[in-house]
Amino acid sequence: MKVSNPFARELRLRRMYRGGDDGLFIVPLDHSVTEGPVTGGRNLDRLLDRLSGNGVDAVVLHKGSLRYVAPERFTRMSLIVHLSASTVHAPDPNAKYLVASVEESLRLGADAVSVHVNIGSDQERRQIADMAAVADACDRWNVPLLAMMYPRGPQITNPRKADLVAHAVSLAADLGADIVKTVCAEATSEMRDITSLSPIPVVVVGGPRDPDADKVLAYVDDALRGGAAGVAMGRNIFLAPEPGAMAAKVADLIHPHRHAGMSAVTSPAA
Ligand SMILES: O=C(CO)COP(=O)(O)O
Ligand SMILES: N[C@@H](CC=O)C(=O)O
Repeated sequence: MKVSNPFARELRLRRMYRGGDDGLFIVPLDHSVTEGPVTGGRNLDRLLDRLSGNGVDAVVLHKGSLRYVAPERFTRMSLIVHLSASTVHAPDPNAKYLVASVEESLRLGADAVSVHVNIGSDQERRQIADMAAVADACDRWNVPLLAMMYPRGPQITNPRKADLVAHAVSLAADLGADIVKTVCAEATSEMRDITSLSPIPVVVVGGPRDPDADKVLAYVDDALRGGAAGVAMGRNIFLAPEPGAMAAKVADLIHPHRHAGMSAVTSPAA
């Protein structure tokens, strides 16, 4: 059942679905806080320019990155400001904490915000409480919330177990997220069960870089067959030799009719 959002929240959500369908292609670039510089030495603004012209619906950035990119990159893409952080050098890298607020993100031009929760981590309690507080602020300011939910922690041996993925999805919905991003369950049939029960769209992560583009595309196709609304794919896009070309291939899977309108407009017979 679709919730009835206030006008402003619905407007921001609908702007994100730029493909004219229910698909969502997000390229997260928040890795630079977690792991350090990750765009392979490429200029961030130039990378965004390539992404926006190749079917990407939204990108995830940290607040400071916005000082180094041109506003025109977001005339064809939505901006999701990421509120959570930790680094791989921390005693507990799974201990995410907030480094930005909803109000701050709105002031910076955000169309939506995202929060990261590691379910099963030692600091799970704080992360879930932080997400609940952000969800409250999103309600007050009519800002869509993307929940990044990862089963990660000392007891988590297989994060792709269906029950863990299902729990990550239901937790995000229960706390008021509009969209949830999580790992893909091991079996397509399991993923289909999870997505069919979810009241909110589920997008899946891209995961570690795979140099075999065909395998990446097969993963996306499998996730879509499992009912995922799309992907939030970072490393397999921005570390590709040609990020724009790779984005276009993924966008063609998520938005299979994305060229239809263009041919209708551009073909001389039209
Ligand atoms: O959403 C994500 C990072 O925030 C997923 O990134 P990857 O596709 O690199 O796993
Ligand atoms: N947000 C995720 C992936 C990007 O870095 C994390 O922090 O693990």
